Amino acid sequence: MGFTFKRLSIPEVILVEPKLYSDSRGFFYESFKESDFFSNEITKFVQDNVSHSINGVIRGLHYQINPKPQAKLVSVFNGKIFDVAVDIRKKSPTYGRWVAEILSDENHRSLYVPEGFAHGFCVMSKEADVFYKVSNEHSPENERGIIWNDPTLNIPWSVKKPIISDKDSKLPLLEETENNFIY
Ligand SMILES: Cc1cn([C@H]2C[C@H](O)[C@@H](COP(=O)(O)OP(=O)(O)O[C@H]3O[C@H](C)C(=O)[C@H](O)[C@H]3O)O2)c(=O)[nH]c1=O
Repeated sequence: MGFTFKRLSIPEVILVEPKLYSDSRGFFYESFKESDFFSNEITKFVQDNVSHSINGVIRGLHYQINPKPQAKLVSVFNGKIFDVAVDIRKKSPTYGRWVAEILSDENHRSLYVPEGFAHGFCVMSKEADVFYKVSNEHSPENERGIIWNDPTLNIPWSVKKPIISDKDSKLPLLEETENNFIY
């Protein structure tokens, strides 16, 4: 098996560690393999995304509601991010709780964020190139979000002056959002 999967304190969120092959040229690792990923729990990924961000950027907290929810497999190929997943499934015992991991081009880790979670990250390095697979295609009409600094979430972004999109600066609090994730 080329990967190790570590379930976090919200067990549906999984930290993925690849097997790295280093030699005098550099390194190689498999970043994804359907047959290895969570056996029957893998959601089929249908789209790949790339975003480039400078230091201090916060993107998120974003999600898509049913019928186009998105599970995400988030990886960083340049730089370092603080990557956050928030449980927004109404009847979940961990509703409103979040988990976070540092993903970087040094630790080569990926974070699996299931459907029913909001996702966001901040850039800790000079810049960051984030690559992520999603389990449903982009659906603007089903896009929703939560404001990055929601006091009930109290996420320690550790960014002094965050660089946020105009759209993200207007996102609602979790308590103001409506979503159709039950479990
Ligand atoms: C997400 C997406 C966006 N776009 C277009 C729409 C906008 O014209 C432009 C930038 O979109 P946005 O500002 O929503 O990009 P991010 O702020 O990086 O959004 C992402 O950031 C957080 C971290 C996420 O988890 C989501 O995957 C995603 O919402 O790309 C597309 O054409 N396809 C897409 O799948």
